[in-house]
Amino acid sequence: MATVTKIAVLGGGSFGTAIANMISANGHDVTLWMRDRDNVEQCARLHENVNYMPGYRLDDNLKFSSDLEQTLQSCQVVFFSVPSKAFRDIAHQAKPFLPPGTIAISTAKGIEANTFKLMSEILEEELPQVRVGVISGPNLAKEIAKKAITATVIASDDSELCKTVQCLLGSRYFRVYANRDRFGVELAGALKNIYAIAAGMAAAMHMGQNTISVLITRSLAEMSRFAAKLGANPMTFLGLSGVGDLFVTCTSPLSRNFQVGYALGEGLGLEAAVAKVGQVAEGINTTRIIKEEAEQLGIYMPLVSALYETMFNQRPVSEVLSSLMLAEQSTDVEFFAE
Ligand SMILES: NC(=O)C1=CN([C@@H]2O[C@H](COP(=O)(O)OP(=O)(O)OC[C@H]3O[C@@H](n4cnc5c(N)ncnc54)[C@H](O)[C@@H]3O)[C@@H](O)[C@H]2O)C=CC1
Ligand SMILES: O=C(CO)COP(=O)(O)O
Repeated sequence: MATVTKIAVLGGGSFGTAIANMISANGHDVTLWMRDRDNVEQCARLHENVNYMPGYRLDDNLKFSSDLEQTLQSCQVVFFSVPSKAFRDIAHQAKPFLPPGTIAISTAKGIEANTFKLMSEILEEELPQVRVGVISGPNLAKEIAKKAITATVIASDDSELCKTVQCLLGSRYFRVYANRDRFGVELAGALKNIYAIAAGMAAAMHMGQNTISVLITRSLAEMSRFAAKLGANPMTFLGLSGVGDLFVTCTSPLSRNFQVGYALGEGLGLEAAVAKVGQVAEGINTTRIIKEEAEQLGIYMPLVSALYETMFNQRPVSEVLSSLMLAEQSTDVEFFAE
């Protein structure tokens, strides 16, 4: 394992706070960087991130900063925990301060609009000097804060990087599995957010467990089909970062994507639903991006199309559901093809 004496976590939202705190509690020197100076001052004074993780007592040794250069100075490992919209900009800003060989890990579950790049691909483009990995899995930040037994996946073909991240994050309640299918792990993390919005809508409309079950199962088939066509290992989708994360995000009211879907299901418009949740819900943009990509590539994604119609074209849910249920069915039994 690489010798690690200093770590940075960029992004002071729910997940960045949880990651930084776990690493600090494991005895490492960690700085949590956030852009807002007032937040830094408040976190340092209260040892609590009141805006994103109220009630979560942060480790006494965790440091906070809004100075990117100072935060990154002499760091061997950097976690990028900002939403996908801000990701390239932050990676670009970090570039001058990261020497060759620095380990850079993305925790963001989104896709860049217009380029269809995953966050690790953005890291490779913006920071060609670093070693890249991705963390993804069923990791609700608020449950991590409660020390609920949790597992995640570190995805990279760099075994030493995986070992380093396992050592930094692993604990009695947090286990880190390694996977070489970085593309599949990362794509799964972005895709499942789409279906969590649909699951939130179904929950708000009291649709019952048969419906939730069919939604989760067909979502898994749809996302695996899409990812396999793009080169991911379909087996990845049977693991923590696939069905594991899909399940948690489609069933937990703690998920912000689920919450946006729930608000939509209660009858709010998209803008009002997003405002009500007040934190990032990556699935909204991802729905738009995947719909476009699937159409270009000719990949059958009926659930994505249905959600797109209700979210962006205000098509009534009842109409969309009828078209889904009454669509012509194939009698061929093919992998992922039902
Ligand atoms: N919260 C969770 O349970 C998990 C979230 N994730 C992923 O981690 C990423 C971050 O999510 P959260 O921390 O939950 O989001 P959040 O909404 O809780 O916080 C986002 C943070 O990013 C900061 N930010 C936004 N734009 C910025 C910019 N331009 N420059 C600097 N900082 C900026 C915000 O100020 C805020 O501190 C997302 O892609 C999400 O999908 C992954 C696993 C679990
Ligand atoms: O990715 C997550 C859990 O693994 C968090 O989901 P949300 O972004 O929907 O809150």
